[in-house]
Amino acid sequence: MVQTNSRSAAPVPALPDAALSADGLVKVYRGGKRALDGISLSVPRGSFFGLLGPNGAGKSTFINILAGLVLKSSGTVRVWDRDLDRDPRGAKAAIGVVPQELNLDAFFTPRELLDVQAGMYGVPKSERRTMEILDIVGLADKADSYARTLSGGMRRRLLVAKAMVHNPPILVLDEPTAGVDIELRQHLWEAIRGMNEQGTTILLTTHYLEEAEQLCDRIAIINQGRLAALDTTANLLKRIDGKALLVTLDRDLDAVPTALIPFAPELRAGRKMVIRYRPSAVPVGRILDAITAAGLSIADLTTEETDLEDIFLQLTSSRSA
Ligand SMILES: Nc1ncnc2c1ncn2[C@@H]1O[C@H](COP(=O)(O)OP(=O)(O)OP(=O)(O)O)[C@@H](O)[C@H]1O
Repeated sequence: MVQTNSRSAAPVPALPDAALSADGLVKVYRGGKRALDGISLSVPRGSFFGLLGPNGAGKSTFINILAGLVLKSSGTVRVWDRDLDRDPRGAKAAIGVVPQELNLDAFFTPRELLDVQAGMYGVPKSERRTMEILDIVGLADKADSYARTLSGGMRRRLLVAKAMVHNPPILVLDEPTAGVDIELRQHLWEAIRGMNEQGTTILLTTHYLEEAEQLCDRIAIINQGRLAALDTTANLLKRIDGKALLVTLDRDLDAVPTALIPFAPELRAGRKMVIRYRPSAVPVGRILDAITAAGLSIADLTTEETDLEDIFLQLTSSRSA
């Protein structure tokens, strides 16, 4: 699709609505492992998109196909509106991939590494933004230190910088914070959030569900090579109609009182009882009345909302697989 710029009348390519899209994507590895079993999804331009799933779900396979590191078996992939089969170079130019492993040449400095990478992507010297990029990831003061002297978190940020040298509109991060301590994780996220605010589409896989819940505006959950859920983070969190009521009682219980059996409470040490319920079906007042009817007094009471972890477990447990 081409729009016309009214002032210069030069054609300006319209920005795609979807930064990335996959349709019926299948990957069968040699030996027969079906790592992706027909994934169709679309990552809106400008989004902060989380790709979640248990170990072996197919996340890295998906990302590596996008990055041109693994060949798909069938299906189509479009990166920034470029078909991966018809225009692999165009697709590659639109994407920056931060790999899982810290594969940096220890005897280069960050400045040298970015220059080499820019050369590989054919970025002319006049258009290189080496120092600007190092500044974005908070490594400007380390521009001339050898990579081997950098901490794990700094190396991770250097990999992000490396993925940005050709100024791709899409940044893909595979488990970027694995093994990075909390403070450095915060630094990394600040840098990536900043890039997203400037318009870069972010696709990330992470094992930290809390991190995904805080950062991502959309989430896809894959399980055994199939899409188990795809929605905005807010909708996903709304999806499970479930709460837990944590009650501390005034005395110990050996058995669940008859009046409470319909609510299937779980008795815990310390006079605690947990009742899981669906707010749309069971008003909390009915549970409290039943507790009183059982002759019990409540010493303390809290409720817990569902979080992404509950949803993830429900969608990826062996029962639903
Ligand atoms: N090169 C390969 N040859 C054969 N099987 C493979 C290969 N790479 C991955 N697999 C298998 O494909 C499945 C998906 O693996 P993949 O690495 O994509 O999952 P993942 O979701 O990224 O898992 P993790 O979180 O553990 O990295 C797994 O069963 C894995 O063992």
